[in-house]
Amino acid sequence: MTPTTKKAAIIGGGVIGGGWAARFLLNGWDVAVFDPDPEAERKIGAVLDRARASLPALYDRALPPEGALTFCDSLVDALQGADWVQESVSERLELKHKVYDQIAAHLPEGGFIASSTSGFKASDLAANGAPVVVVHPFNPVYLLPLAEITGEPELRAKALPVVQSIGMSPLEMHAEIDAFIGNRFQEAIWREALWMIKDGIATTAQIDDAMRMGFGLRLAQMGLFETYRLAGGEAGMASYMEQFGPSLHWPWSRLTDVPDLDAALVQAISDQSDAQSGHMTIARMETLRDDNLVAILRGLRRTGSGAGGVITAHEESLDSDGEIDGLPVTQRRAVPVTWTDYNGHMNEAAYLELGTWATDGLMKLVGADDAYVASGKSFFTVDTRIRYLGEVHRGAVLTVTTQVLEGAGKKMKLFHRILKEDGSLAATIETLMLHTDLNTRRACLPEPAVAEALETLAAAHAGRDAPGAGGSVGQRN
Ligand SMILES: CC(=O)CC(=O)SCCNC(=O)CCNC(=O)[C@H](O)C(C)(C)COP(=O)(O)OP(=O)(O)OC[C@H]1O[C@@H](n2cnc3c(N)ncnc32)[C@H](O)[C@@H]1OP(=O)(O)O
Ligand SMILES: NC(=O)C1=CN([C@@H]2O[C@H](COP(=O)(O)OP(=O)(O)OC[C@H]3O[C@@H](n4cnc5c(N)ncnc54)[C@H](OP(=O)(O)O)[C@@H]3O)[C@@H](O)[C@H]2O)C=CC1
Repeated sequence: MTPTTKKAAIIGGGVIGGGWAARFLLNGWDVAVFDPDPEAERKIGAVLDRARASLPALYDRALPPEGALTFCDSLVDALQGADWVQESVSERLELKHKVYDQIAAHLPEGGFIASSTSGFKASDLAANGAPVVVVHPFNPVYLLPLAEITGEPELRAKALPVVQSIGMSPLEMHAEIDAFIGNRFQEAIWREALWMIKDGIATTAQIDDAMRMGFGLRLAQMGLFETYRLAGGEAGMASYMEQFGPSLHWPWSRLTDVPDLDAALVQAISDQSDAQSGHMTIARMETLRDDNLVAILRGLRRTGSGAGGVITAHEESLDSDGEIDGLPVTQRRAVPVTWTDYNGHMNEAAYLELGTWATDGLMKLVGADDAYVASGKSFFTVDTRIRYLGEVHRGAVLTVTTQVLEGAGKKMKLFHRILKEDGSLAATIETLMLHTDLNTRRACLPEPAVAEALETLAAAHAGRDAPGAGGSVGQRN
């Protein structure tokens, strides 16, 4: 463990504790787990595999090197040297109190416990005097950024930056309510769904379709109020409320009523659920869920909407990339499943995409950054040759170094080397760019600062070997 590596103690390693463990580990923290369940190690291993296959794929930059995972035989061992304690034991108040009593005796000065509880108030959790703050995540913890934080203000203030540093979006709540905000909504929806089945109105499959084919797609990007604002048209929110306000008094929903979960209702729901999804294993559904979440979240990244903005902000906080063999590292990232194809490896188009990100990295390095582009100057690609040298598979971390072969006048010729984790070459990309005026759309000279930075790099890289550069298609070396 390096001196700067932080350590999280995960107390309770089930669905949620496993998700926390994965999120901390993949963000470079060491993690110690305590869970008396003899199956905990196997279960967390499965969660971690899923997290490794999905979380890095959200980012266009590699996450920090994974931390070390240990399983402890005692709670005290797990707490040793911990900078963060996340309690995720089963949702029983007396169990949580018992666990807090044990933890509190071993907390350092100023230390506290973060609880994953789905519904208990922080003040109820802290009733015996242990310093507890609610940090309520959503499953899968390693992909969904929301963490609802409630409790004493000074504990909330301590928890917030840590949660943010592992790529989550803390939602600080000042009011104390059971089940916080997210679960209050989920329960409202759940009640309506139960009534619709009990009343024979809809099946489990119809209810799921009503969400995923319709309003569910809107909620992930704009939430409720922005969505309704648009529903009001140009007249906006007030108009929406005027138009749909009266329906609140019509019997559209049965929200105040709770159906009795008698044996017949439970049987009807589980039969329908089996008919709907019984052909898939839980593990298969979890993989599907994660792949879909990655695709949706990556879509949201493009506009910065909803959870997409959290990912870009976290990515910007990750370490810059440094140098390899005297060449700047212009990209380092994991290969997402969407980059692979029917041959089971990274598709040719993805190499070009990686190359364009590396070119962007080089442009930033010489000062041709977002502000420069906004000022009306940029580089356009006019020619590219890619040599595919070694197969790459999902999850591999690729590093791109960039050599400036030419950097004078309007022209910038780059040679990207795409390296695998063992240092071998996966591909090279040689690309010619012309500096362009974005108003006239014609080639022109760069601004002096950019020209100078480019010439300096070109001079520093001059005389180095660049195997395969300058060749034609089909020429091996
Ligand atoms: C970072 C990114 O933005 C990456 C991208 O995705 S870019 C998108 C894909 N690329 C494009 O759309 C570019 C399409 N091309 C163009 O728009 C135009 O070629 C351009 C605006 C870049 C330049 O047009 P122009 O102003 O008429 O330049 P032009 O006078 O023809 O050429 C300037 C110089 O480059 C050279 N050049 C132009 N195209 C070239 C090519 N394909 N190969 C080699 N040299 C070339 C010319 O010979 C000329 O050289 P000299 O100054 O030594 O005589
Ligand atoms: N599931 C979900 O979607 C969400 C759950 N939560 C909350 O997270 C918490 C955990 O839930 P979840 O992960 O689903 O539950 P799980 O049942 O999957 O995991 C709880 C784990 O805690 C273990 N455990 C029990 N007693 C102790 C103890 N004294 N010390 C250490 N570990 C212990 C259990 O072991 P054993 O099985 O042997 O008893 C089990 O492995 C709950 O508070 C829940 O409300 C929050 C957000 C979402």
